[in-house]
Amino acid sequence: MDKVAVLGAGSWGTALAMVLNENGHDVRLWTHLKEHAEEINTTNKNQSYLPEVTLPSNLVAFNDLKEALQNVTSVIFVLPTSAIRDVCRQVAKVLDHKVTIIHGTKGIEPETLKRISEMMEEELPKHLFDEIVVLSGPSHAEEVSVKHPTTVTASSKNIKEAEKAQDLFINQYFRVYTSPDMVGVELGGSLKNIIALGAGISDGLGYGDNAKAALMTRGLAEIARLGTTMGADPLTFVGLSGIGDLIVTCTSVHSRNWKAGNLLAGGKGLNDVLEQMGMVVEGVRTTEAAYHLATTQDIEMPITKGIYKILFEDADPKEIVDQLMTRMRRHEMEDLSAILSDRYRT
Ligand SMILES: NC(=O)C1=CN([C@@H]2O[C@H](COP(=O)(O)OP(=O)(O)OC[C@H]3O[C@@H](n4cnc5c(N)ncnc54)[C@H](O)[C@@H]3O)[C@@H](O)[C@H]2O)C=CC1
Ligand SMILES: O=C(CO)COP(=O)(O)O
Repeated sequence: MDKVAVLGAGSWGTALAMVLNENGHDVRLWTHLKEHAEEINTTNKNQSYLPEVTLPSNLVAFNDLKEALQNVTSVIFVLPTSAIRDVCRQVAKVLDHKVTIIHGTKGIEPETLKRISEMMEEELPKHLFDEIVVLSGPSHAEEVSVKHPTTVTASSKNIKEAEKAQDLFINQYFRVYTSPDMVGVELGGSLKNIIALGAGISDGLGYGDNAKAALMTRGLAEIARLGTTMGADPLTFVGLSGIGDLIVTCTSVHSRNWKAGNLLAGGKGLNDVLEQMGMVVEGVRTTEAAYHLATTQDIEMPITKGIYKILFEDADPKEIVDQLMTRMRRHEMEDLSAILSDRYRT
């Protein structure tokens, strides 16, 4: 049995804490809000983020970070991208021993265009960890928390660290694979959120399954083009953290990104949509980051650029779809095989 801290008591942090609790670990679920910790400890409920679920009574929430981190062997960061740097700085001040560091966050920082593990490496002193692990894959919190079969991938520059994460989390309903392709696993999980916003928009416009399949397939080609340019193995994008997560996020009723896209297509403004959601919609900031990466690195990403225009330039979603459909004619195989060639490799 390990002593483990989960930082972030939103829907995903809570669901992962439940998996660890099920596996017999001593889990400390940290939230930056005092009243949130009190709610969890007194009611065994996380009403704002996972209202349907009753939490195990031995799953304890903490508001004091130093206390939560005392004697833990692993720390799992499950926060919005926008909170990662701040919480890493707080951890750096109070953590006094080496641990396994794992994160479950899916995003790219728009200001720096960095992945989550790169941000964490900048903020956490090197003596506190070996190599960071990312846990990513098709895994909605609402389903994991009721023990529906789920598969994810753990990846790290040091495969031994990824295997430690696999050992911590794996059980009969939560199957964990490992991969050495940290760049691909982080990017697949982040970039699929852009396409899920698009899927929500497409469904909101009343388009059908053909349109959504097209978005997902051509979206995956964009993800693989950008990912390969950034150093990922193109094969990762046909794995769990690539196409697996793309499928679940574009088609599930649980997806926050799909829901946000759907509301946007209904004519709501971005700020109103985000306020109504009440949970993080990572695809919005990731679209900003991917748009800048595609522009500066001259990578063809027409769907991402279209979604950027809808989100930030008030473009009419239907006009964007018309533009995508009337682009220059292409040879599909030529386009796809370019991803596997040297063209996009750095
Ligand atoms: N919800 C899901 O099913 C899944 C989510 N993820 C990823 O996990 C990450 C977290 O997502 P969710 O749990 O869904 O988010 P959420 O919106 O449900 O919860 C976010 C949590 O972070 C806390 N928080 C926000 N700002 C903070 C700050 N500055 N300092 C400390 N805590 C702060 C909030 O109070 C809340 O407890 C995201 O990157 C998301 O893409 C990944 C897989 C599944
Ligand atoms: O990453 C997820 C599922 O794997 C969660 O996606 P949403 O943030 O769109 O709900």
